[in-house]
Amino acid sequence: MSGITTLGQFIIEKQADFPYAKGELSRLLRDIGIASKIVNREVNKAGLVDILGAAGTVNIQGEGQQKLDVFANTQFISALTSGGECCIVATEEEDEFVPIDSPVSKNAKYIVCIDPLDGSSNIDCNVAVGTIFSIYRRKSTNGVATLKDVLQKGTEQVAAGYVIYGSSTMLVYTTGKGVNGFTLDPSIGEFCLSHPDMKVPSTGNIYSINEGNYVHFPTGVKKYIKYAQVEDKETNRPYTSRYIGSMVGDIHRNLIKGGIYIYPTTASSPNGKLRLLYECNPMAFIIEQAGGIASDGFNRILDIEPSELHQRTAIFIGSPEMVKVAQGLMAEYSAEQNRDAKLSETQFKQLSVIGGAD
Ligand SMILES: O=P(O)(O)OC[C@H]1O[C@](O)(COP(=O)(O)O)[C@@H](O)[C@@H]1O
Ligand SMILES: [Mg+2]
Ligand SMILES: [Mg+2]
Repeated sequence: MSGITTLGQFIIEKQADFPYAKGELSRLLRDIGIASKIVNREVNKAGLVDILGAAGTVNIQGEGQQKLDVFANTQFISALTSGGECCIVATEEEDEFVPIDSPVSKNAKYIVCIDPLDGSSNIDCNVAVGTIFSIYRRKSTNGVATLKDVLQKGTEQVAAGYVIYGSSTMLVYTTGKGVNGFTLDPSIGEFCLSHPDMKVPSTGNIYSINEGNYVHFPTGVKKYIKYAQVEDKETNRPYTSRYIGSMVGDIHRNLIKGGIYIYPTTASSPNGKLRLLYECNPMAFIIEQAGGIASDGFNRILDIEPSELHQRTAIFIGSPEMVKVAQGLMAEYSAEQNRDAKLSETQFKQLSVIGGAD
């Protein structure tokens, strides 16, 4: 087979990098690859089968589940169950973590955190959607794995990746030794190495943020948007705005072209919208491995200590030079913003004393 390297071949090849490896992680990545091909098949013919629209159910995030959210969730859980290398699945679409109860999985050492279908708001209008996954080794050594095994910092990830179901379908992943991208060749049903050793450009001219929430953004983010829109040839500004509304799609584009994706805290999402365990940690691991930066505006995403399964965080991720500028503005204006918040609080209290608060 001249010239092509399939995902399966590549994984086995790279297994040599881990002298103690027995193939469990390779098989787990294989299982994720299989489930994503099944999801890809449904995404590709979405308009022809009963997979578009709402499922009529609501997940713990209070979001209406799309039929494809539920379908993808079922496919990944069943592939991970029959594969036998995973003892717990933590997924956006289940309130609690899912213990994988198959005879082989009980002693499995891996935990999978997954966003089965990312970009749900784009499913019905044929815009790129994705799957995001993160893999940890369980901490507890015997007995049934617990929530403690799931709530690990992003620095503990042994692998992370995403699948983008776009004009072509790609799987991009890292095991901490660089980032590689594979394109699905439907004619042979195999993911084939198409983007070896991916590196995010140190800077770029794309910024991705939902400006519709502008009024609710922290001052530092408002200042960054203004910074991006200023005319300055030397720094390649004004930048161009690109926002797909699928985290996988926006970050994949910026990984290839250079750029920054920001989903900050807003009035309606004071802790941010995106989930730490199965959206931000895996994307942060990939982007850092590709030479980029990922923070919550102040701290490294991978250093955040998780305390809840569906915990949210703000995220600033992408080309290092662009994220550094955004972080600088967040630091500069957060003090001012806190002072203003305090001030209006004091004023409010004073007003309520003299009866003028309403
Ligand atoms: O519509 P908004 O508020 O801009 O949010 C879009 C963001 O929400 C998400 O759709 C959340 O992910 P899910 O679709 O998996 O819930 C991201 O993919 C996307 O970047
Ligand atoms: Mg998502
Ligand atoms: Mg999702």
